[in-house]
Amino acid sequence: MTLRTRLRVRRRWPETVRGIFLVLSVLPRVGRGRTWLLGIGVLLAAALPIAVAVLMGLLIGVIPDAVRDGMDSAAGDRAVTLMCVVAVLVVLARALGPVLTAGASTLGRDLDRYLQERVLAAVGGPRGIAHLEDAEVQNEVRIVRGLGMSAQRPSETVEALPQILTEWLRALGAAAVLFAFHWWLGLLWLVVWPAVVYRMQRDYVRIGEEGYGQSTEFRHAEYVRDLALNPGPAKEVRIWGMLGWLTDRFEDRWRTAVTPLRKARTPHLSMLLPTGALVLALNLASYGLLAWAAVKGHLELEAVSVFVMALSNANSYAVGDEHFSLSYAAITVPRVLRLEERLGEVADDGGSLPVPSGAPKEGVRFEGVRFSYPGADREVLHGLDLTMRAGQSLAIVGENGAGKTSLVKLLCGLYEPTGGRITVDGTDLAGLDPGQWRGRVAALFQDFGRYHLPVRDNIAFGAPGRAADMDALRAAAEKAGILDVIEELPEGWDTVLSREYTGGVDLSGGQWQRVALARAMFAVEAGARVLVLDEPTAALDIRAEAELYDRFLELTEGLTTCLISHRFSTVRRADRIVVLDGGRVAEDGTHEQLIELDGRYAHMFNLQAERFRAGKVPAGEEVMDA
Ligand SMILES: Nc1ncnc2c1ncn2[C@@H]1O[C@H](COP(=O)(O)OP(=O)(O)OP(=O)(O)O)[C@@H](O)[C@H]1O
Repeated sequence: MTLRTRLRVRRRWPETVRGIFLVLSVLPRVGRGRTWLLGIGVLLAAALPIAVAVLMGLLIGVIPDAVRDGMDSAAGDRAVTLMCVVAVLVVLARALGPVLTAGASTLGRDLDRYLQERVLAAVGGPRGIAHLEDAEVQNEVRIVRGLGMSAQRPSETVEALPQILTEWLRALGAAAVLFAFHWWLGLLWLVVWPAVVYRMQRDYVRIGEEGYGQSTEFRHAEYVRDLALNPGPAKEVRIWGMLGWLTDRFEDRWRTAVTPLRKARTPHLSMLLPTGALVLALNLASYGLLAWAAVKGHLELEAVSVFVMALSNANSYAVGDEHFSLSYAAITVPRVLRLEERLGEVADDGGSLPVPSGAPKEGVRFEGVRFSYPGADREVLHGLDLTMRAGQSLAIVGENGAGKTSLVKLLCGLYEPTGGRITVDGTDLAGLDPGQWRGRVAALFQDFGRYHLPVRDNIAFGAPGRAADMDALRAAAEKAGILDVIEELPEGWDTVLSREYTGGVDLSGGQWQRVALARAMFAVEAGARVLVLDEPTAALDIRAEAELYDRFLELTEGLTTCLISHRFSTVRRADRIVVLDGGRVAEDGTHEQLIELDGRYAHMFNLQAERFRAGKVPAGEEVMDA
């Protein structure tokens, strides 16, 4: 039975029990041998004090005979043996404590890591990125993002487990010993304390759930706080004097989030008082009965001693922080697995057909494609028909918000059409293996990633499997016009692209864009056949843009290229141009054909050309455009 199935099977179980059960199910995957050792250690730690109690009783019973007959007698021998065994067991019990704590602590840390890896795998599972824009998934992701942090550590569950289990087993064992005194008293001890502890545990879980219920508020608070903390938005935060506003907003959101938590944490006197009274009454009755039996001579001295120790052990349930730690198991672990299950269902939707080598050989077709973003009412594409011929470059133009970037996101498989289909050489893209298709597409998006990692990694991410291929990395950097800059960096290819790290450097906006282009070019070196360039020159200076477009044909040679740009000097170099309007293709043709058509494209082109002629743009662009 898989863990997921077990999760479903146990769904009807109380939250606390289910959480602990799940932690115990997961632990062997983290470290089978260590889990077994921990289990044996817990059993030993529970059994040793009970054994000591019984042996002490026997010792007390034998001492009068030993005193009377002398230490050389059989009774004397027995007393010495018992004393030695008790001494060894006491030392063992003391030594076992720190060993268990250390073992549980390392196993717990490994559990934190293991769960985080499962979350990473789950979030990376679905073929697209729609799930990452789902507010509910983000709420869950925020919770699991805290895994391993000081505030949220399932490892604390594992650290607490040996102590709690030991205490439980010891208390249950002691209650079993009390059966020998009065069976009904033993039964009462077996039932009352566990019921009390379980009730407390339910409260802890309720408080934890209340906290996680505030995920959206906490996310807002953290977002606003990070705006003030991160260097990215720091410029605008200073220039607009936003700090006061951010602090006020952070405080407001934080208060909104924690107020219900504070209320939930207030102990319920209605629960505490009867619980305390019940435990007190049980203790008074038990000790009273024992004293009565001893005074009346119904029990031998050794039996009284054993029962007194048993009563003391039967009270040994921890009611401190360890039990609060258990709620981490009850709350976080099921959430991780639920997130995994939820995203696993999305991930299962992907196709499995291999992408033929060299594809696309004929082209990629959008056939009546409709698309709206998850949760959005408005449709971005309304039955779009478009053919991208293999080996050709296609430029897409249109007004802001026309749907150009959305179209290429569909092409990259980051979202799925809500209607119609996209085919690659006639095969539905939805049926193709998503991993293989991604390997066939290289993309430079407007909002490309700026990774605070060595420049080598920043480029190698285009094809991580070929990260060691230095020749291909250099060739990609050369094509993107960034090789000289990289070779002059203080640590060369190993220079971290962030001043937040010692020895790191930051690049200019245009240099960053070239690094991102190099990443796409590296993917091409590794076998990508479709190249998406979404505003690839937005951050480049005039000379750099001119250089890049002089090499456009060389860069895109043999590739199926999709270029989005608002710069018509750039667009006109494409083999074909389409104008997107109202979620459909409004015009389609070469630059010359569209100028002749005298439609939208011609209008937009002439508008920009007039601005050049009127000198409303820097002189260099005019030169470039000529
Ligand atoms: N992740 C998203 N979730 C919901 N709506 C989105 C998302 N991304 C874009 N949109 C919406 O989809 C529409 C088309 O956006 P898109 O980015 O495709 O336009 P575009 O033609 O590339 O615009 P621009 O020229 O400004 O880059 C816009 O109305 C935008 O608000």
